[in-house]
Amino acid sequence: MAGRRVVVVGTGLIGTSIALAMRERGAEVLLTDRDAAALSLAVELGAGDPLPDGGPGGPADLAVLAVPPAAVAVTLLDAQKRSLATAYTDVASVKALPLEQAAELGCDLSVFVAGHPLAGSERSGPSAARADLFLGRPWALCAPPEATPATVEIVTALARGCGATPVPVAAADHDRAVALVSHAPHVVSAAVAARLTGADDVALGLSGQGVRDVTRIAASDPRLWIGILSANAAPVADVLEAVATDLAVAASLLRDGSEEAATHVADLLLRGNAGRSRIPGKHGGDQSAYATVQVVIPDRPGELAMIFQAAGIARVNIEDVTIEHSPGRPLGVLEIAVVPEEAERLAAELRARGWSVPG
Ligand SMILES: NC(=O)C1=CN([C@@H]2O[C@H](COP(=O)(O)OP(=O)(O)OC[C@H]3O[C@@H](n4cnc5c(N)ncnc54)[C@H](O)[C@@H]3O)[C@@H](O)[C@H]2O)C=CC1
Ligand SMILES: O=C(O)C(=O)Cc1ccc(O)cc1
Repeated sequence: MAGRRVVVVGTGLIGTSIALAMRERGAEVLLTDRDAAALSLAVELGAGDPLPDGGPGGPADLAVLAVPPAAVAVTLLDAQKRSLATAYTDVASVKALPLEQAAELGCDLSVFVAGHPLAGSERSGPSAARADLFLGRPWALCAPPEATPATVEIVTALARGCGATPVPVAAADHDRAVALVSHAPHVVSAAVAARLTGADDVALGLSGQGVRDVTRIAASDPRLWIGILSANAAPVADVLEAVATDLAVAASLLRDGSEEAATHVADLLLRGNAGRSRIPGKHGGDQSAYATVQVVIPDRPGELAMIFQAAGIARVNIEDVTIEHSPGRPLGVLEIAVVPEEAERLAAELRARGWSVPG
């Protein structure tokens, strides 16, 4: 995207992250947001310059509409009336309804390819933006039948320029897929977190990593999420009903208390293991294809850097890392995912340098 001019409408988390990534790739970026504070923070963060009131002074190469799903169609119509760009895309988490609304409003869909980067955060606004947010992540692209090849090309270049992998998909298929992997999990996370509103200090004090993992996305902006869920209501409801059935059966089996009932609960846990192992890891690969090397690490400055350096010396490529903290103790467990052939070499190198590598 070097040398291209890009307008970003909506300088929140996603718009500002895209703008930062485009700036790094040498694009000229013009920003606009109806919230003056969000716009000025994005400008201050180096995401681009404010779009002049009179427009970009000739259509830009691409306008990215990074606004909530319900605002996509009207924002597209307005942008096209102002001739902001020669091609347009959005980033909304739902695809079919905004496309339908844009067609009803009479938008020119030959220059629009709908998009959705599958990366984000529970935080909103430009302050949470990062240029590397989309690295290695999928970016769904839903081209309406009338979209021109040039429009598909520039929107694909945007996704690639942000370091993401473009995934062409039909809007309805996209919406069913994200109901399963994003939208329903969001509601389940909120339902678990909602139980904590009545929790006493003893329960809260015993919170571990599990409840933090399950409820992380429950910290998201409810205004954004009610818009996402309502725009994808039927597919999300289908998944939630299936989850609710599993939960109701598990509750009744636990009340039953018999050994046989416990084996049925175990079936759900095993299905959970099987489902979780199907989530692709880094670069879309099979997560279970990696071996994990566990290292006990003292909580002190420079420790991680030294471990990573030791892996480099052993010529081991780190595929992924997670850190489990021991609450109240100055220790943690670093889990390093590597290809299985390299696990023993890494473990030996770390042990030789004095780290505790169990197993
Ligand atoms: N939050 C996330 O993790 C992800 C969000 N998305 C999608 O990205 C879009 C933006 O979400 P975020 O950046 O998270 O939200 P955000 O709340 O951080 O930013 C949205 C921005 O759009 C502005 N805005 C709203 N209506 C506008 C309008 N009509 N004209 C100009 N600006 C307008 C708001 O003032 C705000 O600054 C949504 O469609 C969302 O579904 C996609 C992937 C991940
Ligand atoms: O925070 C996370 O892990 C997310 O999954 C963020 C997210 C939110 C909305 C999307 O449409 C896509 C990604």
